[in-house]
Amino acid sequence: MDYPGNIFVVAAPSGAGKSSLVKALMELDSAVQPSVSHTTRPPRGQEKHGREYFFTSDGEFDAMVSGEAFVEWAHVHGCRYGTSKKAIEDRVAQGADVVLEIDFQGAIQIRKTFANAVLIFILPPSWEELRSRLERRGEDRPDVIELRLRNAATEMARAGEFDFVIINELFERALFDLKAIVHAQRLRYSAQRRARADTFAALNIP
Ligand SMILES: Nc1ncnc2c1ncn2[C@@H]1O[C@H](COP(=O)(O)OP(=O)(O)OP(=O)(O)O)[C@@H](O)[C@H]1O
Ligand SMILES: Nc1nc2c(ncn2[C@@H]2O[C@H](COP(=O)(O)O)[C@@H](O)[C@H]2O)c(=O)[nH]1
Repeated sequence: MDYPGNIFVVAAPSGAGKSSLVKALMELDSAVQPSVSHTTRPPRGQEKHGREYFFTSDGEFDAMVSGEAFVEWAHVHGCRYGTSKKAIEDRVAQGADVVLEIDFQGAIQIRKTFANAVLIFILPPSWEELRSRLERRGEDRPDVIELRLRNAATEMARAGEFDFVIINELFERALFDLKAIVHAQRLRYSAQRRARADTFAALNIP
């Protein structure tokens, strides 16, 4: 599917820092809007329904799956997460840039529907640092942290399928890289549109 807005997909193992980076990007760049996912995971910390996620029951999630309300969904760390069509299609059709913070399974599904989506993978600088970020964040039980670290190896093995990989060691450096990717995609996209318009004009195609 081809839309005037850009779709950026940011994936990473839990704790690598993708939410922090995406939040910082959106504070600097109001043209990038978030896609708010649905999840069956219970809220943690200060999370609010409709802001970080739409927190749904298993039954509600099932109904959305059978009603084909999702553009992608997946089982992640023992819960279900999904991007609704509503969360992205209207916005990108109106020309907005939308950022999806989803896992690698969702990223691959998004690429199949939106061939122009830009897939970005965030890596931590080391295993020790990944563990210590999850522990310092202090929002998950120890068994949940262990599960997320076990899943991280499978997730990181898929990094090569993404368009860009950013190592989030120094936060400001990683944010600079993320901004550069967004900026480059906008330039690339507007250059493609200009070239298409010039070709149409040269061929007298209305
Ligand atoms: N470059 C960095 N250096 C040190 N700490 C960082 C860095 N980036 C993020 N953090 C911290 O690491 C923790 C995990 O970050 P964050 O919550 O953004 O990860 P995440 O990838 O979104 O995880 P999840 O998928 O579980 O939501 C947070 O406490 C955050 O402040
Ligand atoms: N495939 C999808 N994955 C998603 C979606 N929303 C979030 N996620 C991923 O789940 C894990 C865990 O998130 P957390 O908030 O519980 O820490 C993380 O990798 C997210 O990127 C989604 O809509 N689809």
